[in-house]
Amino acid sequence: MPVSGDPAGPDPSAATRSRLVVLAGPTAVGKGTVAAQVRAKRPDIWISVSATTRPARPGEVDGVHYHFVSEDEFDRLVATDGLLEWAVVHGRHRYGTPRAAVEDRLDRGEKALLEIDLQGARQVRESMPDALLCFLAPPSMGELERRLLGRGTEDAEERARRLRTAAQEMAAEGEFDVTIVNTDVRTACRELVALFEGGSSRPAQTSSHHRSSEVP
Ligand SMILES: Nc1ncnc2c1ncn2[C@@H]1O[C@H](COP(=O)(O)OP(=O)(O)OP(=O)(O)O)[C@@H](O)[C@H]1O
Ligand SMILES: Nc1nc2c(ncn2[C@@H]2O[C@H](COP(=O)(O)O)[C@@H](O)[C@H]2O)c(=O)[nH]1
Repeated sequence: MPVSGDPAGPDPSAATRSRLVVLAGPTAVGKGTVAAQVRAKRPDIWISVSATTRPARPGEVDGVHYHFVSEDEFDRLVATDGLLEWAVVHGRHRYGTPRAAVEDRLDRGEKALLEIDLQGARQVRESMPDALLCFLAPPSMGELERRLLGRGTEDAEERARRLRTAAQEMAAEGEFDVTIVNTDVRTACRELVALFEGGSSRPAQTSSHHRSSEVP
């Protein structure tokens, strides 16, 4: 499974390492939908492909949506420090961000986005304190439940499990630098893209906490 960085090496013309943007938020808030919109609208923004031990859903393509790996392969990635962060999500499967690909993109000064869970975002905060953490929030908990049900990819037991995790995740919003409320996908996408426009050098600090209407 090719989860390493680009063998071409860093682009010497890229003067500064860029700042990683991390998108996290509760289940079914629309992280994947917003990330897909970013992918469609802004091919210059690279989105990490995670490794996971979860089986592929119908329509998911290995290497595109995820690197679908065995438990042994995931163990190997962890043991070789090949993951920037990883977590057991919703108490079931393991998910992690291949480290080398992210480091390559940042070294080249490229725009790089991770779409991960809260545990992973906290690990990135520890290992890359200058990363910009963005919390994607639902307009309401009722709407979150409707989206989870409407997606139709989880059975009742799994939906209940995910909603329990979601309640904990919602309580962590204050740990993030920025909140974007995903009422409308196009608006959320625009607000997320705007986070990359603040320059590519390492900022001194971003600790302010915005709701979506205040996002720069
Ligand atoms: N702004 C929106 N308005 C209405 N529906 C939305 C919006 N954003 C996403 N959705 C819908 O909500 C459902 C969940 O979205 P999505 O799968 O992108 O969530 P997610 O945060 O990636 O979930 P998970 O963390 O469980 O993988 C999908 O059916 C999607 O079409
Ligand atoms: N900590 C990480 N979390 C990740 C990563 N890739 C995805 N995720 C999160 O997992 C859940 C469930 O995803 P699903 O595809 O099974 O619905 C979701 O919240 C993702 O954000 C990762 O590399 N690290």
